[in-house]
Amino acid sequence: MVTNRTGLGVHDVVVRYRVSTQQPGYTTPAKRPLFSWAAPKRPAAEPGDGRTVTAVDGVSLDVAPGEVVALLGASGSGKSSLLRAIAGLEPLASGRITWDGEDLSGTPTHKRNFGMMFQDPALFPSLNVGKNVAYGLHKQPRTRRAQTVEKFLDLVGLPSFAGRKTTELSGGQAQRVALARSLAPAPRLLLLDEPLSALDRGLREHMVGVLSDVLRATGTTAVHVTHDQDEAFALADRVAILADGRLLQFDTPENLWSRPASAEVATFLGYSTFLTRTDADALGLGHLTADHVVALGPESLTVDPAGVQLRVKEQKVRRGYVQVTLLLPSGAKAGLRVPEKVSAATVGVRTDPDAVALIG
Ligand SMILES: Nc1ncnc2c1ncn2[C@@H]1O[C@H](COP(=O)(O)OP(=O)(O)OP(=O)(O)O)[C@@H](O)[C@H]1O
Repeated sequence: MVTNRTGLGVHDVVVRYRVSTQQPGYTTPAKRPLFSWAAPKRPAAEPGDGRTVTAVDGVSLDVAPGEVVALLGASGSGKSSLLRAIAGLEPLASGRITWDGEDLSGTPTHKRNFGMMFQDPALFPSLNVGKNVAYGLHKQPRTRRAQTVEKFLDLVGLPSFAGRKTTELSGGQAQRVALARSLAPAPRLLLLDEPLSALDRGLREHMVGVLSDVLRATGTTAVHVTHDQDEAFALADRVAILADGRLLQFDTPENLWSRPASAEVATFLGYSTFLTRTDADALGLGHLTADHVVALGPESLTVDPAGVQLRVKEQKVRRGYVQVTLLLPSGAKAGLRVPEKVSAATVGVRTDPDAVALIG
């Protein structure tokens, strides 16, 4: 049998909002501070006039069946707007959303068979844990429903919680119940909007593992919105990086890290030093600059007493390491991580060609 399962398609999607100049936060041109002179001029707007914000600007991507894709970007980059457009919660100014090639424009949100999970677990407080998980299973016969609830509570690591009140759960447990509830009806796509961002760091790292295991175990196709790079890289098969509504790059975590498509992507990922030819030559990377811009990341340099000697500019103690700032021959700064503060004025370093980014 020939199957035609292509999963989710996002084709040239544009999402625009009409915003009123009366909204808090909007500053009319006359009131803008002087230093904003370089910003593009907007036409003067009277209170009550409408203007539009383009939140998603011609984004195209695909999510294959069983694939987990992360939408990663800074606040305001358009991640949630794109997710809401996929869900059918935001109208498209242009473009198309498809599932297995079929246009979903005529399919309302509740008929798309997409599950959603948000930062707020939004459990029903009047229902116990089991009934929350059973919420989308009304079409299943009672005995099967109980088995499904048990199976998904098991999967999220809460096997004996069905009878518990939702008000007695910790934040992490509540998110696990929300995950079980959104997966139990077997949605063809799960949309996750920063579901872990309200949890503290330790719990968030743990929950990334839980989420990853559960999505893989159930073969769930998912789109996960986050502004946390570690979370995106740990969870996703491919990551879409957004800025100002535009898709900057859509690739595997490995490719994004080693071959960012632009300096903008490299900077976003934490590459801070873009080598001049002189600096690249000094570090033994000159041959790479013929075809690429070479960028150093946080771990591109390692200590090697026999390597090139660089002057120490400053040192800062971080969680579990010391961040040393070194000066390259051109005077540009480069970072080095060491376990303890260095006492000498210079450090010998070596560069691992596999640990630098090649741009372009
Ligand atoms: N309902 C709305 N009305 C007007 N403008 C909106 C609305 N929702 C979002 N925007 C604007 O659209 C742009 C993208 O917002 P969006 O919430 O999609 O970004 P985001 O990347 O999800 O941000 P965050 O990580 O802060 O949630 C922003 O400029 C935002 O101010």
